[in-house]
Amino acid sequence: MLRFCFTTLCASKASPIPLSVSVSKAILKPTRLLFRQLFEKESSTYTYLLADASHPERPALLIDPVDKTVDRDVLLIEQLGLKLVYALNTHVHADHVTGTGLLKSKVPGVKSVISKASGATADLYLEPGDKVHFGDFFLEVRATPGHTKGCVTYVTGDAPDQPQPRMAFTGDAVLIRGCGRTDFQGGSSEQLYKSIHTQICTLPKNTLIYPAHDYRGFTVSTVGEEMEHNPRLTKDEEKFKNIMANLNLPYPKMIDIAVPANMVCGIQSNQ
Ligand SMILES: N[C@@H](CCC(=O)N[C@@H](CSS)C(=O)NCC(=O)O)C(=O)O
Ligand SMILES: [Fe+2]
Repeated sequence: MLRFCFTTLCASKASPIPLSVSVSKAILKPTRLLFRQLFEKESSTYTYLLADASHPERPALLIDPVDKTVDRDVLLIEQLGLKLVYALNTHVHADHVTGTGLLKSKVPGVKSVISKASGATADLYLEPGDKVHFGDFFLEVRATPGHTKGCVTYVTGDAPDQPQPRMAFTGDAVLIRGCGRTDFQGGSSEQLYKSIHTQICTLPKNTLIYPAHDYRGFTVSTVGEEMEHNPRLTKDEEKFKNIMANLNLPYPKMIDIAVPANMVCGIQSNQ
């Protein structure tokens, strides 16, 4: 299992912290997760900013930045006095160009990050079980293929000094009261059903769900709420596959531009 540290990338196993140390650390040093949910209206995409605001270097990461809103995000990061370390994608998006390449050109030292299974080019490649550290916090990587073959969900750490409730950044695997389509980019309704039920529904019910898109004005849900009210998650596998086979959605307008660009994290070549 790889452990990604915010200053250096160390490919070592995370050493287990004795419970007593973790607990006393949590009591003595209240770590502060800075969190912002940002929106890009043309593609209805959410970008998430997370940072350890208690750490002297205030390390930060962005999940699913969009090229069109990179300047807004960079300004916000500057205003909040944060040091952007990672620009992560949940998957190779089909409806907008990722901002990770532009961020690399505008903010020195930023590393682009995507799953190895995506097949895309980036600075760092993630595999299931990897941890992305920023200050005292970390995100765990869960493989949630089905919308695309390389989709991952990033979940805040499962440890006493990590934020509670946990937060799951589900990309397009689970949307609020919906889920990602499965009709292109190596999509598979069978795989998505399995991903959702084994990797997301097994999280604590109070885990907050933050998707990559919303088309109806929702901002956040929970695992428990989606298991009860999401019309696709409440169905058995056969019914789910039938729903997904009959969505009849038009292809995203930008698919022919976005997918090739996102396979190289936006504009990767000269950075
Ligand atoms: N209208 C948008 C594209 C809408 C779309 O297809 N959304 C995707 C996620 S972006 S790959 C999806 O999975 N939707 C599922 C659903 O049930 O709506 C555009 O043309 O950009
Ligand atoms: Fe997508």
